[in-house]
Amino acid sequence: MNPPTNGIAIAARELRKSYGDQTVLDGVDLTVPSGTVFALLGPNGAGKTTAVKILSTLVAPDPGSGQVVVGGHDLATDPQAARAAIGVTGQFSAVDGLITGTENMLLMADLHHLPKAEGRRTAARLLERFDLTEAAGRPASTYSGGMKRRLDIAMTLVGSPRVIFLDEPTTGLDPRSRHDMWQIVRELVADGVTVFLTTQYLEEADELADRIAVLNGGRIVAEGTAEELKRLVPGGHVRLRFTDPVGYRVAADALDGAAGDEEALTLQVPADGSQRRLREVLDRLDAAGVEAHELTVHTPDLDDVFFALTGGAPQAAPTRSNAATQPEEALT
Ligand SMILES: Nc1ncnc2c1ncn2[C@@H]1O[C@H](COP(=O)(O)OP(=O)(O)OP(=O)(O)O)[C@@H](O)[C@H]1O
Repeated sequence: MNPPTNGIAIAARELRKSYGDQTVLDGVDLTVPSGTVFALLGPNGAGKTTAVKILSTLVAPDPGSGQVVVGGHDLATDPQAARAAIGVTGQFSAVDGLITGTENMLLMADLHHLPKAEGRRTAARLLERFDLTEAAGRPASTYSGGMKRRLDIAMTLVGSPRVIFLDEPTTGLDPRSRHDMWQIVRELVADGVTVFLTTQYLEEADELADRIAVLNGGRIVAEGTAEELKRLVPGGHVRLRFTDPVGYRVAADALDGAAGDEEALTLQVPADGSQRRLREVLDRLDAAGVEAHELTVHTPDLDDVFFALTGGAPQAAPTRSNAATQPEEALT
């Protein structure tokens, strides 16, 4: 297995893919350094799975696309070698529910041409690692969603891939299983594996990813670390709640630029999270002789980024009327 060249595990230029009239990927550039976690974030239908399918050789890009190199191998000229370097799990699970966990693992070992004894050893080691030893003799159809995902990843690891694609690895999992999966990803990376994951969960990208790219309308609309992305949007504000309409109105007059919700008696004042800005807001309230019942400081999070860049909430319809301006260029 060739190591990725120049410390880059995945490099794709101008990825394009259309289905009929529908342009799914409209010139997407991706660069993922080896041994890092890269998260591709986007609303439903943004093209995340299509990108994974192309990068993992399951689907061919359109002829106008540029070069794609995965694990040091050009997909156009050496797809077999690329395939040997990668593992894919996710929405298209390889788990066969009719056979046991062990049998699924041994099938994988056969596919990778491991000698019988080595296959058995590898299967047992990975089942143990993913806490599946007890369930190993049961048909996989009896496993919980989290166990199936773990088995799927264990099966992928039989081939010792250096680059792993995880397509929405935690969709549908309960919080406990989601955290287990995050731990698995961290361990993979600690072993030097590169992880390319797609997700609709901003928290997941924030937790795991070294770099995040936001895919919307077939293009990468922003890319950077979670911190860099958060700096792109002015999501910070101070939220004030009042107990009576008079206090609410006095405060609304005193605080220019505050967005109000008269029914909830709340005001949202733009703020950058600094002490100075907070003092300014409080001074104005003092000067107006009004006191808020509750005050919370909100710093921008990836939700704000997502709203601003895609015009919709994660897991919501991709088109919403409150779309904000998109930045002209992605961070690099
Ligand atoms: N084989 C195909 N034939 C026709 N259209 C397709 C095909 N595969 C995907 N599409 C379309 O391409 C668009 C992007 O799909 P894709 O599955 O890549 O999105 P996604 O970002 O992974 O979405 P989700 O989060 O819902 O999985 C969708 O509108 C989908 O209907």
